[in-house]
Amino acid sequence: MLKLSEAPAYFERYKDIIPDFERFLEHLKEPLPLYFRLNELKCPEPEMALKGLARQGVQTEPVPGLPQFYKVEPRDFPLGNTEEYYLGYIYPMTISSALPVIALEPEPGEYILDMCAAPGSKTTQIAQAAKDKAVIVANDRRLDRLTALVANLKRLGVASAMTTLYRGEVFPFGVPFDKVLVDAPCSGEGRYRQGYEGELLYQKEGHTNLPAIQKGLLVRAFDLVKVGGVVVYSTCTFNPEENELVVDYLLRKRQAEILPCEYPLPCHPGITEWEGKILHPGLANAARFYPHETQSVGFFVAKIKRLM
Ligand SMILES: C[S@@+](CC[C@H](N)C(=O)[O-])C[C@H]1O[C@@H](n2cnc3c(N)ncnc32)[C@H](O)[C@@H]1O
Repeated sequence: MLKLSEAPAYFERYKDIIPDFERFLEHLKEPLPLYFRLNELKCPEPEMALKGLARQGVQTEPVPGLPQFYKVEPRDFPLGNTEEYYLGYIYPMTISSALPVIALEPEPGEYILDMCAAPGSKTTQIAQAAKDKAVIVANDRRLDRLTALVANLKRLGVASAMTTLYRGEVFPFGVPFDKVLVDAPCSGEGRYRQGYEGELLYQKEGHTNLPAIQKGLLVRAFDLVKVGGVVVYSTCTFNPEENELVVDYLLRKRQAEILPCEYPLPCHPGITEWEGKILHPGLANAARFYPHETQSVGFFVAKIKRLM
């Protein structure tokens, strides 16, 4: 567990890659703003939900560049207790969490695998983007989390998703998917900030080999997507060993390229060198997002095209 006072020492190894490092450290002391995504599958008229929330004293402000997202004041308002939440009109989620699905660009009619899907913020965002007309397989290895995912699909009125319970590394389907999202289990460093102490899952002593798990998931995802299809790999950590080095591993094993992508939040290119190791130059097309620049959680996103 990391105390706030230990953060400067913990994040020191990133001081050359995190821009404006001192401001980053200061920003960790600020609590995370509260946002929600408006779910058009259940709530065709945004005004209906926004007026309902306003009656309960909630101020909402649209997020520029992210059409269905709203910032909420006060930031500690219990959105989960509202009728709007219960009816599936809103899904509380942070704005950087929207980025992997923006990279995925889901379309109606596509076969899409969400390999690490629970509790479903991105599955439900995929369904919404594809107007509930894609075929979505939402997978997770944990039954308790899959239960929450099923409840969220029901609450948000998603009819286009089925759920499966597999370790992603051995996901069995023989049908090639058009797109696969790997929102990988990770050390969660990007979520660290005041009020979230203890949320760092990263085991400095190396009890859990997250990069090994992440490499297994990404390679399997790549083999499940059709030639010309797309895999989006994302994490909420700054750690290059869980980000660029995982994608670098894939690029050396398979015929793939990283596609450039436009995002509505400020970002930086993926790194192409880490601790003396030269990485694939295409990693510059991946994107790094930092909390002090996005007012959100730190994220890494790579959009990968299968070439052969
Ligand atoms: C970052 S969370 C996913 C969040 C989810 N995509 C969302 O937007 O709500 C990572 C998920 O990966 C699942 N997971 C961990 N190891 C896995 C594995 N080997 N195969 C499939 N899922 C796994 C965890 O249970 C967890 O739900």
